[in-house]
Amino acid sequence: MSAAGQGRQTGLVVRGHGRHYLIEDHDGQRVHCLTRGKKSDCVVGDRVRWQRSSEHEGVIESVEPRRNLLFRQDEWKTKSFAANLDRLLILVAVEPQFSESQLTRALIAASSAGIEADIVLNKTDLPGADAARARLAPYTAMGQRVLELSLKGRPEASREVLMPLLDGQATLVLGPSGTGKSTLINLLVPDAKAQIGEISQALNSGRHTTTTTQWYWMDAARKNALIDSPGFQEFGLRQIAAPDLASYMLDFKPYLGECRFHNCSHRHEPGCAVLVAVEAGRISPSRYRIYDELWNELSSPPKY
Ligand SMILES: Nc1nc2c(ncn2[C@@H]2O[C@H](COP(=O)(O)OP(=O)(O)OP(=O)(O)O)[C@@H](O)[C@H]2O)c(=O)[nH]1
Ligand SMILES: [Zn+2]
Repeated sequence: MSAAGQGRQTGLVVRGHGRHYLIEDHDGQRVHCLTRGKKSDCVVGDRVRWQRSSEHEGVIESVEPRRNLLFRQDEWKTKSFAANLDRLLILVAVEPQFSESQLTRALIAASSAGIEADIVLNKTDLPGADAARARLAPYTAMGQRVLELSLKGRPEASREVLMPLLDGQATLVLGPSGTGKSTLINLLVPDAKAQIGEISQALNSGRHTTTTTQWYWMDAARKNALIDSPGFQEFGLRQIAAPDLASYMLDFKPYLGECRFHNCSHRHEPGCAVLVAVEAGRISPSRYRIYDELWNELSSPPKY
């Protein structure tokens, strides 16, 4: 090892808080690290090179190249969820009623980042389950996997549905407030509270769990990970150019390349195969409306 590389090791970012990060080394030891300089440009899931600066602290020297990065981008800022993910679980519930626009945005962000995503419908024990299923029917029809759970009503059955998907993976769980994210984490990560406690203490960040992204190991062997991310209001997709949108939508994909114009926006052009599919009911009206809204949003200049 060169002199400059001495003492440098790789680690996994398991939590971030401003410029403060908690890094886990190969043995599972966790060390509080700062980034060099003012910029805090690493995110949970990053592999980093770091160096010990004192017994309990270290400095992050560099971030290893990422396999992927899931993020959202509004007019002003980019918000990263996590890096190097194997899977995204989008948790929705029978109640509170989910926003189809937010669901579609999450799916598009995952697709554009090259991350496999599954929809999970929770609280199927509630009377509105059939209505929720009906709202998700276009997703199932387009080949999107939709898992059904009752995390509270049937925890063991829910665990059996989830475990085969999560094995050996780093899975980010996204979902609006009240859908059962904490219930899911607590079911699959029996010592979740202890992991949060240990981390909060190390970062001296208090007991809050909802304001930062958190990496949990589901097993002692540290093979399966769940990543919990704080809730959000807006899911901006400014990272995507409007003409690319359709290529990230499973139900639009079969028709791409079939339109009369190669640069068809699928909004008003004659000979548009997407519009024909909408007319024929092969693309659902709600999905098409969301596409149209997103197109307008992504092609308008930022508001000042
Ligand atoms: N009926 C029913 N209720 C459930 C189920 N799973 C969770 N809940 C309830 O839904 C409520 C919200 O669950 P949480 O796990 O706290 O949801 P969360 O997504 O973590 O919500 P925030 O903490 O607000 O982000 C709680 O009262 C749970 O007991 C389920 O399968 N069926
Ligand atoms: Zn078209």
